Amino acid sequence: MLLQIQGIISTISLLDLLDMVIVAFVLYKLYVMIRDTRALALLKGLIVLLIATVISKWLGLNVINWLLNKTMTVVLVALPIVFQPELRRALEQLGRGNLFKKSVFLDEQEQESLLDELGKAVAVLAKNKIGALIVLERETGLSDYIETGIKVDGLVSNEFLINIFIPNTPMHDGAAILRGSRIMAAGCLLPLTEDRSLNKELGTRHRAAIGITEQSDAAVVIVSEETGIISLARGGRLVRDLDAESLKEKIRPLFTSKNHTFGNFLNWRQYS
Ligand SMILES: Nc1ncnc2c1ncn2[C@@H]1O[C@H](COP(=O)(O)OP(=O)(O)OP(=O)(O)O)[C@@H](O)[C@H]1O
Repeated sequence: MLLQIQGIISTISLLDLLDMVIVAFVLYKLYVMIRDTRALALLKGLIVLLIATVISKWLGLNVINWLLNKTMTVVLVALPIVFQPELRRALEQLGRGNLFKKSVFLDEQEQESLLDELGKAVAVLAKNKIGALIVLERETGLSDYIETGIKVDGLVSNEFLINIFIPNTPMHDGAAILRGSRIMAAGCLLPLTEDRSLNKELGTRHRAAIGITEQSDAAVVIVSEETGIISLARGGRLVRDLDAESLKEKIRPLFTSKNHTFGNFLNWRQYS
């Protein structure tokens, strides 16, 4: 056995190693891209189906195996349709060369300061029932959405954020998009979710927040103008009735370098 392993190792050339590193890198990038999206749940389902197919063949359960094989074929054909947003995003990133861009990430102090400013702003906005939609960009680039708004590119502060959403000011309508500790743009237009199962009380502000999190790994903070309720959208889901502190607790893990050291190192968006 040991000799066999030694034999295999001795046949591995430098080129094979390079080959394996590239494949591992691409697979890792794919995982990062679909992590925290609904695509990951679909992928897990697919793996379960694959394992069931192998086991049924191994046990000689012919009818089940035939059914699973047919299901696999249908699923494989449906896959590009279901994964269409993720595939589009991957190809876009590849086209823009973002896949290999040098990156920077926020250190812990910058993260805490960002959370503090965000928390303070949201508390004031909620208390005064000022509607707000704040998108926190993560690894998926949101440049297309930034372009729909008014470019700002300023350091985040609670005063700045509050000012953006003061009613009847030019930028209050739409979403503010944050990249790292900078506000990139305000008044941005986001895609609305088509989820019909959502609470009918939720209007377009909340639907836009959920919509962008279905198409990216962004986290979105919403303050309701009607009720002052603070919510957080992520991965197509909405968590409601938060306060500034619980909001910060929910957001912190999404941005800590401990949680995403490798991902951040490779992916965190460049300030541009
Ligand atoms: N596609 C969109 N992209 C960005 N912002 C949007 C979008 N659609 C609506 N909004 C914002 O939401 C506001 C309208 O919110 P609406 O009252 O319909 O939603 P809501 O979810 O009920 O929110 P609220 O609880 O604050 O009333 C708009 O004035 C605009 O600022």
